[in-house]
Amino acid sequence: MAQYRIVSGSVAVISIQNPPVNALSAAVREGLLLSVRAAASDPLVRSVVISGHNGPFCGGADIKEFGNVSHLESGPHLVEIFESVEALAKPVVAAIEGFALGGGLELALACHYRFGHSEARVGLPEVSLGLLPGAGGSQRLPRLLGVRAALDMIVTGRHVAAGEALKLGLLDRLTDGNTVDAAVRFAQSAEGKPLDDRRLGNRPCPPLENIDAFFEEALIHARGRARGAAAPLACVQAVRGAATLPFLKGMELEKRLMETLMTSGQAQASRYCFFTERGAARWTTPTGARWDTCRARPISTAAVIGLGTMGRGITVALARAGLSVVAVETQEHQLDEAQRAVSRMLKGGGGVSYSADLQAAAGADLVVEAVFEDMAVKEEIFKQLSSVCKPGALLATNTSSLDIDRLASCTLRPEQVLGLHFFAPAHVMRLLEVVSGPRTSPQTVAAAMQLGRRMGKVSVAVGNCPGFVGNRMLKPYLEQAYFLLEEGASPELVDAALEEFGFPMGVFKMSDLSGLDIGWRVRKEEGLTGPGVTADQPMRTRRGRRYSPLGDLMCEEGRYGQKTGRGWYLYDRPGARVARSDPWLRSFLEEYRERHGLLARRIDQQEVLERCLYALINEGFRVLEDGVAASPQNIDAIYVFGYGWPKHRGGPMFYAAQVGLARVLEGLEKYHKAHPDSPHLQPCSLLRRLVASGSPPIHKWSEVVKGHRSQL
Ligand SMILES: CCCCCCC/C=C/C(=O)SCCNC(=O)CCNC(=O)[C@H](O)C(C)(C)COP(=O)(O)OP(=O)(O)OC[C@H]1O[C@@H](n2cnc3c(N)ncnc32)[C@H](O)[C@@H]1OP(=O)(O)O
Repeated sequence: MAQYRIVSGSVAVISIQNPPVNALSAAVREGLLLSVRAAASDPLVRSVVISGHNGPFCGGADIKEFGNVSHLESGPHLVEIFESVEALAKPVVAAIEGFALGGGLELALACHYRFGHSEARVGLPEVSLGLLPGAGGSQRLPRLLGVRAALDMIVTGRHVAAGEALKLGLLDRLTDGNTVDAAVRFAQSAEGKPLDDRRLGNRPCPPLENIDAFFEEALIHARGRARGAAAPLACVQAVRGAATLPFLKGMELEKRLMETLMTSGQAQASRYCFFTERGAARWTTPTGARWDTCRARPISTAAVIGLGTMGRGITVALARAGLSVVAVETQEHQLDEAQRAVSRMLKGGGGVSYSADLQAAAGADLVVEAVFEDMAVKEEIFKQLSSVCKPGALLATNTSSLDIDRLASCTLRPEQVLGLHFFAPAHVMRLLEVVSGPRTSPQTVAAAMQLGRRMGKVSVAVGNCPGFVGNRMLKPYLEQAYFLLEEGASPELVDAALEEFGFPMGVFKMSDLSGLDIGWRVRKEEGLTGPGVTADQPMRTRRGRRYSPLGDLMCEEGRYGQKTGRGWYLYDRPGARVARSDPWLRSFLEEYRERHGLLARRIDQQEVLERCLYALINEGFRVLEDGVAASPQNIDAIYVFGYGWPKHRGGPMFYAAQVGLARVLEGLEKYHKAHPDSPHLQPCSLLRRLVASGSPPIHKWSEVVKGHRSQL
C-alpha cells in the first residue's frame, strides 16, 4: 500500500498506492510509516520524495473507516506518521499531482518542501465532513500561511488551485512536467541543507494584531454561516490555538476538538451525505436495468426550447458541459433578451446558437423543453418535436410536476421521453431529478445520468408522479406551514424555527423568493382554486380535506413575493431581497382568523419543526413505499442538494432515523389526532412497519420496503 524505491542513487521515493484516490487507510498508514523508517535508517538515502501512485497525491484519511472505531484505531495514527516525516533528518519533498486533500495535504505539510503540478489542487475539506483537519493541519497551516489565509481555507474547506497555492506560499514550486521527476531533482539539490526552519512544527505562527478581536469576529462570522453546524466553530477554535499556543499544546487542543466532532451525530450525517451523493450514480430501474449494465449513447448536441429563466440556466449548464446547444424561443423579443443574458452568463458565445424556429432542434441528440407549466402547450410541443427531431433523439421536459407519461404518449418514441427536473438557477444548483416513466428505456436514463455527471450535477433517478420526489414531499411541508399561520403562528416564527434547524431560508422567505404565483397556477390547474371552484364550496375544505386558501388570497392581493415587492414579507421595491416584517400581514391574518372563527394559540418552535418536518418525512416514506425513489439515500440527496436541507442533518430520512422512527411515528399520531382533517399527518404504513420491525438502520429499510409494488 506504499511502494518504496530508490532512484538516482540517493532518493527514496515513497508512493501511496490505494486507488482510486490514494486514501490513507490502515494499510497505507502502516506502509507509509515502515517506508519512512526505512528511509531514515538507510545510509544510502539522502533525501525522500512522497508521491501518489498513478496520479492523485492523496484524497485524505479513508472516510470509510470513520464509522468504525476498530478500523480507525488499527495501524499507526496519522499524527504519529506525520511527526516522523517532519522529524526526518533528510529533506522530504511532497510531489503533488491531482489533489492533496485533508489528511493528504496534512501529510504534505509535514514534508519539508511541497512541489505541485500546475493543475493540482489542495485543500482541507474536513469541515464538510463535520470535522476539522485533525492530523496537525489546523496547527501547521496557520504557521505556514498566517492565520487569515489558513482560517479561510480551513473554515470553508475550499479546494485551492495550484497557482493560488503557490502565491499563498502553500506550494514551493510548480511544474508542468513530471512532478515526481522534478521533485526528485529538487530533493537532491536540498540534500545536506539545514531543515530546522522547514519544519512547520518548529515555527511560530506569523504574528497578528488584535488577535482576540480577530478571533471573536471570526467566531461570529463562522456562527452566522454555520447554520447550526459545530465543525466550523471548532475549526476557528483550533486555529486560535495555533495562533496562541506552542505547537504541542495546539496539537492537544486539535485532538480534543477532533475527538468530540468525530463521535458527533453531525459528522455521521455529513459523512452519510458524502456517500449518498456518490451513491446516486448507481441507479436502478424497475425493468432491472442498472447503472453498471447499461451503455449510454453519448450526447454532444442539445436544443433547449423556451428561454425563460429556467431555459437560460439550462442552456448555460449544457454549454458549460461542452455541448453544442441551439436555444429556441419563438417570441422574438424574448429571444434577443435571452441571447444577451446567456452570453453574459457564459462570458461570451460558448457554443450556443439561437433560433425562433422549432425546426432548429432537428439535429440535436437531446431536446430539453423548458416552456411554462401548461400541459396543453407542452403536449403541442412534444407532438411537434416527435416529428421534427432525428430518430434516436431524447426528448426531455423540465416540468417540475406535470405527468411525463402524458407527454410521452404525444410522441411516437415514448421510450426516449423523460423528465429532466433542473432547479433554479439551473446552471448553479447541484440537483437534477432524472424522471422516467414506465416506458422510458434504460438507455435513455443512462444517457441522462451520464449527462448530469458531465454538468457536475448530483443526478437522482426517480419515478413519475405529481411533483416527483422533491416537490411531492414539499407539498405537505408547505401545507403545514400555512395551517400553522391559521392557528396563530406568524411567518417570522415559522421561518426562524426552520432557519435555526439549518435551512438557509424559512418556508415563507423561500416562497417569496420563488414566487407565490407559481403554486397558485398549479393549484388552479388542479382545480383547488380559481374559476372552477363554486361559491357554495367551503373555503377551507377541498375534497374532504383541510385546505388553506391563504396563498391564493395573497396572490389575489397581487402579493407574489419578491418580484412584486410584497409577499409574506415586505421588500423595499420589486426584486429587492431583504425581507422585512409587514404590519399589513399581521392584520390580514387576524382578520382571516376572525372571519373563519379561528382562535389564535401560542405555537412554539418545536411544534413548527415537528409539524412541517414530520409531514415531509411521512411523505418521504410514502415515496419509498410507492417505489418512486429507489432508496432513502436518494431522497436525502434530493433534499440536501436541491432543497437546502442542512448537510449536518443528513437529509430528511436520515434525520428521521437519527430522531428515532418511533418518536416520529408518535409525533405524527399526536398531530393527526389533533388535526384529523389533514391526511398528510396520518402515519404511512411503511413507517409503522419499520417501527414494528424494531426500527432497523437506514441501509436496511429496503428489506422492509421489499414486496411493495415498485416503479423503480
Ligand atoms: C480521532 C481521529 C483522528 C483522525 C484524523 C484524521 C484527519 C484527516 C481527515 C481527513 O482527511 S477526512 C477526508 C478529507 N478528504 C476529503 O474530504 C476528500 C473527499 N473526496 C473528494 O472530495 C473526491 O472524492 C476527490 C478526492 C476530489 C475525487 O473526486 P472524483 O470526482 O474524482 O471521485 P469521486 O467519485 O468523488 O470518488 C471516487 C471514489 O473514491 C471514494 N473516495 C473519495 N475520497 C475518499 C476518501 N477520502 N476516503 C475513502 N473513499 C474516498 C469515493 O467514495 C468514490 O468511491 P465510490 O463511491 O465510487 O465507491
